Amino acid sequence: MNSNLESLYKIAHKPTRTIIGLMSGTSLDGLDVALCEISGSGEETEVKLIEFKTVEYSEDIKTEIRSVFAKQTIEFQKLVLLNQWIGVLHADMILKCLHQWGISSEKVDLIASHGQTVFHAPKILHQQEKFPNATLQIGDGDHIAVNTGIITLSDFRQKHLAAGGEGAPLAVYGDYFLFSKKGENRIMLNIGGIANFTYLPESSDAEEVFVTDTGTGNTLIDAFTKLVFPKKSYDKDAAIAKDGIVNQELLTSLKSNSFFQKPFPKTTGPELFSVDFVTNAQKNTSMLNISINDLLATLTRFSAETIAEAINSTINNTNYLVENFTIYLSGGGTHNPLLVKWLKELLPCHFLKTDDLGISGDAKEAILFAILANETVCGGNSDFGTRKGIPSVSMGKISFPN
Ligand SMILES: Nc1ncnc2c1ncn2[C@@H]1O[C@H](COP(=O)(O)OP(=O)(O)OP(=O)(O)O)[C@@H](O)[C@H]1O
Ligand SMILES: CC(=O)N[C@H]1[C@@H]2OC[C@@H](O2)[C@@H](O)[C@@H]1O[C@H](C)C(=O)O
Repeated sequence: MNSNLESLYKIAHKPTRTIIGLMSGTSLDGLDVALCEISGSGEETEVKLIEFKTVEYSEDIKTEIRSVFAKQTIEFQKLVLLNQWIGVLHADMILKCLHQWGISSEKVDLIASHGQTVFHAPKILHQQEKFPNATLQIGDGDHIAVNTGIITLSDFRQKHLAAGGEGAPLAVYGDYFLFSKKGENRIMLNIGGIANFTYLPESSDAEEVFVTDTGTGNTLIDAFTKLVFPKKSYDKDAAIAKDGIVNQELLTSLKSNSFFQKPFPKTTGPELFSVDFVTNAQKNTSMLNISINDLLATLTRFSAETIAEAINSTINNTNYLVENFTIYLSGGGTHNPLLVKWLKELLPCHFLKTDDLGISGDAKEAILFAILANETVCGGNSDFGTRKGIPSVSMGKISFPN
Protein backbone atom coordinates (compact mmCIF):
# COMPACT_ATOMS: atom_id res chain seq x y z
CA MET A 1 0.00 0.00 0.00
CA ASN A 2 1.17 3.55 -0.73
CA SER A 3 2.54 5.01 2.52
CA ASN A 4 0.22 8.02 2.23
CA LEU A 5 -2.81 5.75 2.22
CA GLU A 6 -1.33 3.84 5.13
CA SER A 7 -1.07 7.08 7.13
CA LEU A 8 -4.65 7.95 6.29
CA TYR A 9 -5.79 4.45 7.26
CA LYS A 10 -4.09 4.84 10.64
CA ILE A 11 -5.69 8.25 11.18
CA ALA A 12 -9.10 6.79 10.38
CA HIS A 13 -8.63 4.18 13.09
CA LYS A 14 -7.46 6.52 15.85
CA PRO A 15 -9.95 6.98 18.70
CA THR A 16 -9.39 10.76 18.54
CA ARG A 17 -8.16 12.81 15.61
CA THR A 18 -6.55 16.25 15.79
CA ILE A 19 -7.99 18.28 12.90
CA ILE A 20 -7.49 21.92 11.95
CA GLY A 21 -10.62 23.45 10.41
CA LEU A 22 -10.17 26.57 8.26
CA MET A 23 -12.74 29.09 7.14
CA SER A 24 -12.41 32.41 5.40
CA GLY A 25 -15.82 33.77 4.64
CA THR A 26 -17.40 36.47 2.57
CA SER A 27 -16.45 39.25 5.01
CA LEU A 28 -12.76 38.83 3.99
CA ASP A 29 -11.75 39.70 7.55
CA GLY A 30 -9.25 36.87 7.87
CA LEU A 31 -8.69 33.15 8.20
CA ASP A 32 -10.44 31.33 11.06
CA VAL A 33 -8.19 28.54 12.36
CA ALA A 34 -9.81 26.00 14.71
CA LEU A 35 -7.66 23.25 16.20
CA CYS A 36 -10.07 20.49 17.22
CA GLU A 37 -9.93 17.05 18.77
CA ILE A 38 -12.64 14.93 17.21
CA SER A 39 -13.77 11.49 18.20
CA GLY A 40 -16.50 9.33 16.70
CA SER A 41 -18.34 10.23 13.53
CA GLY A 42 -21.88 11.00 12.35
CA GLU A 43 -24.31 11.44 15.23
CA GLU A 44 -21.64 10.15 17.65
CA THR A 45 -19.24 12.98 16.73
CA GLU A 46 -17.68 14.72 19.71
CA VAL A 47 -15.58 17.86 19.30
CA LYS A 48 -13.25 19.60 21.70
CA LEU A 49 -11.98 22.99 20.52
CA ILE A 50 -8.37 23.15 21.69
CA GLU A 51 -7.31 26.47 20.13
CA PHE A 52 -8.94 29.11 17.94
CA LYS A 53 -7.64 32.19 16.21
CA THR A 54 -8.77 34.52 13.45
CA VAL A 55 -5.62 35.44 11.54
CA GLU A 56 -6.43 38.87 10.17
CA TYR A 57 -5.82 39.46 6.49
CA SER A 58 -3.44 42.32 5.67
CA GLU A 59 -4.78 45.14 3.48
CA ASP A 60 -2.70 43.67 0.62
CA ILE A 61 -4.42 40.27 0.89
CA LYS A 62 -7.86 41.90 1.11
CA THR A 63 -7.18 44.07 -1.94
CA GLU A 64 -5.94 41.12 -4.00
CA ILE A 65 -8.96 38.96 -3.12
CA ARG A 66 -11.37 41.86 -3.73
CA SER A 67 -9.92 42.24 -7.24
CA VAL A 68 -11.65 38.98 -8.25
CA PHE A 69 -14.26 38.52 -5.50
CA ALA A 70 -17.88 38.14 -6.70
CA LYS A 71 -17.05 40.03 -9.91
CA GLN A 72 -18.50 39.21 -13.37
CA THR A 73 -15.33 40.40 -15.11
CA ILE A 74 -11.79 39.90 -13.79
CA GLU A 75 -8.19 39.69 -14.91
CA PHE A 76 -7.95 35.94 -15.51
CA GLN A 77 -4.25 35.64 -14.72
CA LYS A 78 -4.94 37.14 -11.26
CA LEU A 79 -7.35 34.33 -10.43
CA VAL A 80 -4.77 31.71 -11.41
CA LEU A 81 -2.07 33.37 -9.33
CA LEU A 82 -4.36 33.80 -6.33
CA ASN A 83 -5.26 30.10 -6.25
CA GLN A 84 -1.66 29.14 -5.45
CA TRP A 85 -0.86 32.26 -3.39
CA ILE A 86 -3.78 31.78 -1.00
CA GLY A 87 -2.84 28.11 -0.53
CA VAL A 88 0.71 29.11 0.43
CA LEU A 89 -0.50 31.99 2.64
CA HIS A 90 -2.97 29.77 4.49
CA ALA A 91 -0.25 27.15 5.04
CA ASP A 92 1.99 29.84 6.47
CA MET A 93 -0.78 31.14 8.75
CA ILE A 94 -1.38 27.60 10.07
CA LEU A 95 2.32 27.08 10.81
CA LYS A 96 2.45 30.41 12.67
CA CYS A 97 -0.62 29.48 14.75
CA LEU A 98 0.88 26.08 15.62
CA HIS A 99 4.13 27.79 16.62
CA GLN A 100 2.23 30.27 18.85
CA TRP A 101 0.24 27.46 20.45
CA GLY A 102 3.39 25.40 21.03
CA ILE A 103 2.03 22.47 19.03
CA SER A 104 4.18 20.56 16.56
CA SER A 105 2.72 19.87 13.10
CA GLU A 106 3.35 16.13 13.64
CA LYS A 107 0.60 16.23 16.27
CA VAL A 108 -1.98 17.33 13.68
CA ASP A 109 -3.66 14.55 11.69
CA LEU A 110 -5.58 16.55 9.11
CA ILE A 111 -6.32 20.02 7.81
CA ALA A 112 -9.82 20.79 6.51
CA SER A 113 -9.62 23.82 4.25
CA HIS A 114 -12.69 25.62 2.95
CA GLY A 115 -10.66 27.97 0.75
CA GLN A 116 -11.79 31.41 -0.32
CA THR A 117 -15.08 31.59 -2.19
CA VAL A 118 -14.54 33.90 -5.15
CA PHE A 119 -17.81 33.30 -6.98
CA HIS A 120 -20.99 31.47 -6.03
CA ALA A 121 -23.25 30.80 -9.01
CA PRO A 122 -26.29 28.64 -8.31
CA LYS A 123 -28.63 28.34 -11.25
CA ILE A 124 -31.08 30.81 -9.66
CA LEU A 125 -28.32 33.43 -10.01
CA HIS A 126 -26.75 32.64 -13.40
CA GLN A 127 -30.02 31.51 -15.06
CA GLN A 128 -28.27 29.76 -17.97
CA GLU A 129 -30.11 26.58 -18.85
CA LYS A 130 -27.14 24.50 -20.10
CA PHE A 131 -24.92 25.25 -17.08
CA PRO A 132 -25.48 23.52 -13.75
CA ASN A 133 -25.15 25.04 -10.25
CA ALA A 134 -21.57 26.23 -9.74
CA THR A 135 -19.28 27.71 -7.12
CA LEU A 136 -15.55 28.36 -6.90
CA GLN A 137 -13.28 28.29 -3.84
CA ILE A 138 -9.57 28.97 -4.29
CA GLY A 139 -6.45 28.31 -2.17
CA ASP A 140 -5.04 25.06 -3.50
CA GLY A 141 -5.04 22.10 -1.08
CA ASP A 142 -1.84 20.50 -2.43
CA HIS A 143 0.04 23.69 -1.55
CA ILE A 144 -1.34 23.58 2.00
CA ALA A 145 -0.38 19.88 2.38
CA VAL A 146 3.14 20.26 0.97
CA ASN A 147 3.89 23.46 2.90
CA THR A 148 2.59 22.21 6.26
CA GLY A 149 3.47 18.50 5.92
CA ILE A 150 -0.13 17.70 6.98
CA ILE A 151 -2.70 15.71 4.96
CA THR A 152 -5.21 18.28 3.73
CA LEU A 153 -8.83 17.96 2.63
CA SER A 154 -10.11 20.87 0.56
CA ASP A 155 -12.67 21.99 -2.02
CA PHE A 156 -15.62 20.49 -0.12
CA ARG A 157 -18.34 22.17 -2.13
CA GLN A 158 -17.73 20.45 -5.51
CA LYS A 159 -19.04 17.04 -4.37
CA HIS A 160 -22.17 18.68 -2.98
CA LEU A 161 -22.73 20.25 -6.42
CA ALA A 162 -21.94 17.00 -8.23
CA ALA A 163 -24.52 15.21 -6.08
CA GLY A 164 -27.25 17.70 -6.96
CA GLY A 165 -26.85 20.44 -4.33
CA GLU A 166 -25.96 24.10 -4.77
CA GLY A 167 -22.57 23.66 -3.02
CA ALA A 168 -23.94 25.31 0.13
CA PRO A 169 -24.89 25.59 2.92
CA LEU A 170 -22.70 22.77 4.21
CA ALA A 171 -23.22 23.75 7.86
CA VAL A 172 -26.19 21.40 8.06
CA TYR A 173 -24.04 18.26 8.40
CA GLY A 174 -22.04 19.41 11.40
CA ASP A 175 -25.07 21.20 12.88
CA TYR A 176 -27.01 17.95 12.79
CA PHE A 177 -24.18 15.81 14.20
CA LEU A 178 -23.34 18.21 17.02
CA PHE A 179 -26.56 19.96 17.94
CA SER A 180 -29.59 17.86 17.02
CA LYS A 181 -31.35 16.84 20.21
CA LYS A 182 -34.37 14.59 20.59
CA GLY A 183 -37.23 16.47 22.26
CA GLU A 184 -35.91 19.94 21.35
CA ASN A 185 -36.73 22.07 18.33
CA ARG A 186 -33.64 24.01 17.38
CA ILE A 187 -32.62 26.50 14.72
CA MET A 188 -28.92 27.12 14.23
CA LEU A 189 -28.80 30.62 12.73
CA ASN A 190 -25.43 31.80 11.42
CA ILE A 191 -25.22 35.49 10.53
CA GLY A 192 -22.07 35.94 8.47
CA GLY A 193 -21.78 38.00 5.29
CA ILE A 194 -24.70 35.87 4.12
CA ALA A 195 -27.13 34.42 6.67
CA ASN A 196 -28.22 30.81 6.79
CA PHE A 197 -30.00 28.48 9.19
CA THR A 198 -30.28 24.79 9.90
CA TYR A 199 -33.61 23.52 11.16
CA LEU A 200 -33.32 20.64 13.65
CA PRO A 201 -36.76 19.31 14.66
CA GLU A 202 -37.37 17.55 17.97
CA SER A 203 -37.75 14.22 16.13
CA SER A 204 -33.99 14.41 15.46
CA ASP A 205 -34.83 12.63 12.22
CA ALA A 206 -32.09 13.29 9.62
CA GLU A 207 -34.72 13.15 6.89
CA GLU A 208 -36.59 16.14 8.39
CA VAL A 209 -33.53 18.35 8.79
CA PHE A 210 -33.52 21.41 6.58
CA VAL A 211 -31.02 24.12 5.62
CA THR A 212 -31.09 27.29 3.53
CA ASP A 213 -29.47 30.67 3.05
CA THR A 214 -31.87 33.52 3.79
CA GLY A 215 -30.12 36.40 1.99
CA THR A 216 -27.78 39.10 3.20
CA GLY A 217 -26.47 39.03 6.75
CA ASN A 218 -23.69 41.59 7.22
CA THR A 219 -22.43 41.95 3.67
CA LEU A 220 -24.45 45.04 2.67
CA ILE A 221 -24.01 46.73 6.05
CA ASP A 222 -20.23 46.20 5.74
CA ALA A 223 -20.10 47.36 2.10
CA PHE A 224 -21.84 50.71 2.74
CA THR A 225 -19.96 51.36 5.97
CA LYS A 226 -16.67 50.93 4.05
CA LEU A 227 -17.90 53.01 1.13
CA VAL A 228 -18.69 56.03 3.31
CA PHE A 229 -16.05 55.50 6.03
CA PRO A 230 -13.06 53.85 4.27
CA LYS A 231 -11.27 53.33 7.59
CA LYS A 232 -14.13 51.29 9.10
CA SER A 233 -14.72 47.72 7.94
CA TYR A 234 -18.12 47.35 9.63
CA ASP A 235 -20.72 49.27 11.65
CA LYS A 236 -19.32 48.35 15.07
CA ASP A 237 -22.12 47.76 17.59
CA ALA A 238 -24.51 49.29 15.02
CA ALA A 239 -23.31 52.72 16.17
CA ILE A 240 -24.23 54.32 12.82
CA ALA A 241 -27.48 52.44 12.14
CA LYS A 242 -28.77 53.09 15.68
CA ASP A 243 -29.04 56.82 14.89
CA GLY A 244 -30.98 56.19 11.69
CA ILE A 245 -34.62 55.64 10.77
CA VAL A 246 -35.70 52.73 8.58
CA ASN A 247 -36.85 53.94 5.18
CA GLN A 248 -39.94 51.81 4.45
CA GLU A 249 -40.08 52.60 0.74
CA LEU A 250 -36.45 51.57 0.17
CA LEU A 251 -36.91 48.49 2.35
CA THR A 252 -39.92 47.38 0.29
CA SER A 253 -37.94 47.86 -2.91
CA LEU A 254 -34.99 45.81 -1.57
CA LYS A 255 -37.35 43.03 -0.53
CA SER A 256 -39.06 42.94 -3.93
CA ASN A 257 -36.07 41.16 -5.53
CA SER A 258 -37.13 37.84 -7.11
CA PHE A 259 -34.64 35.94 -4.90
CA PHE A 260 -37.13 36.26 -2.03
CA GLN A 261 -39.95 34.71 -4.06
CA LYS A 262 -37.87 31.62 -5.00
CA PRO A 263 -38.69 28.43 -3.08
CA PHE A 264 -36.50 27.23 -0.19
CA PRO A 265 -33.87 25.82 0.07
CA LYS A 266 -31.75 28.29 -1.90
CA THR A 267 -28.31 29.83 -1.70
CA THR A 268 -26.86 33.19 -2.56
CA GLY A 269 -23.86 35.47 -2.11
CA PRO A 270 -22.46 38.96 -2.56
CA GLU A 271 -22.76 38.39 -6.33
CA LEU A 272 -26.45 39.34 -5.86
CA PHE A 273 -26.29 41.31 -2.58
CA SER A 274 -23.89 43.98 -3.79
CA VAL A 275 -23.54 47.77 -3.72
CA ASP A 276 -25.22 47.86 -7.16
CA PHE A 277 -28.19 45.92 -5.81
CA VAL A 278 -28.81 48.62 -3.18
CA THR A 279 -27.99 51.54 -5.47
CA ASN A 280 -30.57 50.30 -8.00
CA ALA A 281 -33.21 50.11 -5.27
CA GLN A 282 -32.22 53.63 -4.17
CA LYS A 283 -32.61 54.88 -7.76
CA ASN A 284 -36.01 53.17 -8.12
CA THR A 285 -37.27 54.89 -4.97
CA SER A 286 -35.48 58.23 -5.51
CA MET A 287 -33.51 57.63 -2.30
CA LEU A 288 -29.99 58.26 -3.58
CA ASN A 289 -29.54 61.07 -1.06
CA ILE A 290 -30.61 59.14 2.01
CA SER A 291 -28.31 59.68 5.03
CA ILE A 292 -25.80 56.92 5.88
CA ASN A 293 -27.55 56.47 9.25
CA ASP A 294 -30.93 55.85 7.58
CA LEU A 295 -29.33 53.67 4.90
CA LEU A 296 -27.56 51.42 7.45
CA ALA A 297 -30.70 51.27 9.60
CA THR A 298 -32.66 50.18 6.49
CA LEU A 299 -30.03 47.58 5.50
CA THR A 300 -29.91 46.19 9.05
CA ARG A 301 -33.71 45.95 9.06
CA PHE A 302 -33.54 44.27 5.61
CA SER A 303 -31.31 41.53 7.05
CA ALA A 304 -33.53 41.12 10.13
CA GLU A 305 -36.81 40.91 8.20
CA THR A 306 -35.55 38.53 5.50
CA ILE A 307 -34.00 36.19 8.10
CA ALA A 308 -37.21 36.23 10.19
CA GLU A 309 -39.48 35.71 7.18
CA ALA A 310 -37.37 32.76 5.94
CA ILE A 311 -37.54 31.09 9.36
CA ASN A 312 -41.27 31.77 9.80
CA SER A 313 -42.26 30.58 6.36
CA THR A 314 -40.22 27.36 6.39
CA ILE A 315 -41.45 26.37 9.84
CA ASN A 316 -45.05 27.12 8.87
CA ASN A 317 -44.73 24.34 6.27
CA THR A 318 -43.97 21.74 8.97
CA ASN A 319 -45.90 20.17 11.85
CA TYR A 320 -44.12 22.41 14.34
CA LEU A 321 -44.89 25.86 15.74
CA VAL A 322 -42.23 28.53 15.47
CA GLU A 323 -42.73 29.57 19.12
CA ASN A 324 -41.54 26.12 20.21
CA PHE A 325 -38.09 26.66 18.70
CA THR A 326 -34.90 27.88 20.29
CA ILE A 327 -32.67 29.87 17.95
CA TYR A 328 -28.93 29.40 18.53
CA LEU A 329 -27.02 32.35 17.09
CA SER A 330 -23.51 32.27 15.63
CA GLY A 331 -21.40 34.35 13.23
CA GLY A 332 -20.30 37.98 13.34
CA GLY A 333 -23.86 39.35 13.07
CA THR A 334 -24.49 38.04 16.60
CA HIS A 335 -22.37 40.99 17.79
CA ASN A 336 -24.66 43.52 16.04
CA PRO A 337 -27.05 44.62 18.82
CA LEU A 338 -29.62 46.28 16.54
CA LEU A 339 -29.88 43.27 14.24
CA VAL A 340 -30.30 40.92 17.19
CA LYS A 341 -32.87 43.22 18.88
CA TRP A 342 -35.00 43.28 15.72
CA LEU A 343 -34.71 39.51 15.24
CA LYS A 344 -35.97 39.00 18.80
CA GLU A 345 -38.93 41.29 18.08
CA LEU A 346 -39.76 39.58 14.80
CA LEU A 347 -39.44 35.94 15.91
CA PRO A 348 -41.45 34.57 18.85
CA CYS A 349 -38.69 32.06 19.70
CA HIS A 350 -36.34 31.60 22.59
CA PHE A 351 -32.85 32.99 21.75
CA LEU A 352 -29.50 31.56 22.84
CA LYS A 353 -26.01 31.34 21.32
CA THR A 354 -24.12 28.27 20.11
CA ASP A 355 -21.67 29.21 22.89
CA ASP A 356 -24.44 28.06 25.26
CA LEU A 357 -24.03 24.60 23.69
CA GLY A 358 -20.28 24.70 24.24
CA ILE A 359 -19.24 25.78 20.73
CA SER A 360 -17.96 29.32 20.16
CA GLY A 361 -20.12 31.08 17.56
CA ASP A 362 -17.07 32.73 16.01
CA ALA A 363 -15.31 29.36 15.57
CA LYS A 364 -18.35 27.37 14.51
CA GLU A 365 -17.91 27.39 10.72
CA ALA A 366 -14.21 26.43 10.92
CA ILE A 367 -15.15 23.58 13.29
CA LEU A 368 -17.85 22.43 10.86
CA PHE A 369 -15.24 21.92 8.12
CA ALA A 370 -13.09 19.87 10.52
CA ILE A 371 -16.18 17.69 11.06
CA LEU A 372 -16.69 17.28 7.30
CA ALA A 373 -13.06 16.08 6.95
CA ASN A 374 -13.56 13.71 9.88
CA GLU A 375 -16.63 12.26 8.14
CA THR A 376 -14.75 11.75 4.87
CA VAL A 377 -11.88 9.93 6.59
CA CYS A 378 -13.74 7.80 9.10
CA GLY A 379 -17.52 8.31 8.89
CA GLY A 380 -19.88 8.82 6.02
CA ASN A 381 -22.67 6.54 7.19
CA SER A 382 -25.39 9.11 7.82
CA ASP A 383 -28.43 9.11 5.57
CA PHE A 384 -30.22 12.41 5.02
CA GLY A 385 -32.73 10.75 2.69
CA THR A 386 -33.87 12.62 -0.37
CA ARG A 387 -34.18 16.12 1.10
CA LYS A 388 -33.19 18.75 -1.42
CA GLY A 389 -29.79 20.33 -0.79
CA ILE A 390 -28.49 17.69 1.67
CA PRO A 391 -26.95 14.87 -0.40
CA SER A 392 -25.57 12.00 1.71
CA VAL A 393 -22.03 12.13 0.34
CA SER A 394 -18.51 12.48 1.71
CA MET A 395 -16.84 15.72 0.70
CA GLY A 396 -13.37 17.16 0.16
CA LYS A 397 -10.39 16.29 -2.04
CA ILE A 398 -7.45 14.68 -0.30
CA SER A 399 -3.94 16.14 -0.73
CA PHE A 400 -0.88 14.33 0.61
CA PRO A 401 2.28 16.17 1.66
CA ASN A 402 4.56 13.93 -0.43
N1 LIG B 1 -19.32 44.40 17.30
C1 LIG B 1 -19.91 44.20 16.12
N2 LIG B 1 -20.92 45.03 15.74
C2 LIG B 1 -21.53 44.88 14.54
N3 LIG B 1 -21.19 43.93 13.64
C3 LIG B 1 -20.20 43.09 13.96
C4 LIG B 1 -19.51 43.18 15.21
N4 LIG B 1 -18.56 42.19 15.24
C5 LIG B 1 -18.65 41.53 14.04
N5 LIG B 1 -19.62 42.07 13.27
C6 LIG B 1 -20.02 41.68 11.91
O1 LIG B 1 -19.57 40.36 11.63
C7 LIG B 1 -18.84 40.33 10.38
C8 LIG B 1 -17.89 39.16 10.40
O2 LIG B 1 -18.70 38.02 10.46
P1 LIG B 1 -18.21 36.55 10.10
O3 LIG B 1 -16.77 36.44 10.46
O4 LIG B 1 -19.20 35.61 10.67
O5 LIG B 1 -18.36 36.58 8.52
P2 LIG B 1 -17.85 35.54 7.43
O6 LIG B 1 -17.51 34.23 8.10
O7 LIG B 1 -16.81 36.20 6.65
O8 LIG B 1 -19.15 35.39 6.56
P3 LIG B 1 -19.83 34.09 5.86
O9 LIG B 1 -20.31 33.21 6.97
O10 LIG B 1 -20.95 34.69 5.07
O11 LIG B 1 -18.82 33.48 4.99
C9 LIG B 1 -18.20 41.71 10.33
O12 LIG B 1 -17.83 42.04 9.00
C10 LIG B 1 -19.35 42.57 10.86
O13 LIG B 1 -20.30 42.83 9.87
C1 LIG C 1 -20.50 29.56 -1.40
C2 LIG C 1 -20.17 29.97 0.00
O1 LIG C 1 -19.02 30.14 0.32
N1 LIG C 1 -21.21 30.12 0.82
C3 LIG C 1 -21.04 30.44 2.21
C4 LIG C 1 -21.48 31.88 2.49
O2 LIG C 1 -21.33 32.20 3.87
C5 LIG C 1 -22.56 31.91 4.53
C6 LIG C 1 -23.41 31.31 3.46
O3 LIG C 1 -22.88 31.96 2.30
C7 LIG C 1 -23.18 29.78 3.36
O4 LIG C 1 -24.06 29.27 2.38
C8 LIG C 1 -21.77 29.41 3.00
O5 LIG C 1 -20.93 29.03 4.06
C9 LIG C 1 -21.27 28.19 5.13
C10 LIG C 1 -20.06 27.85 5.93
C11 LIG C 1 -21.98 26.91 4.72
O6 LIG C 1 -21.74 26.36 3.64
O7 LIG C 1 -22.76 26.42 5.54
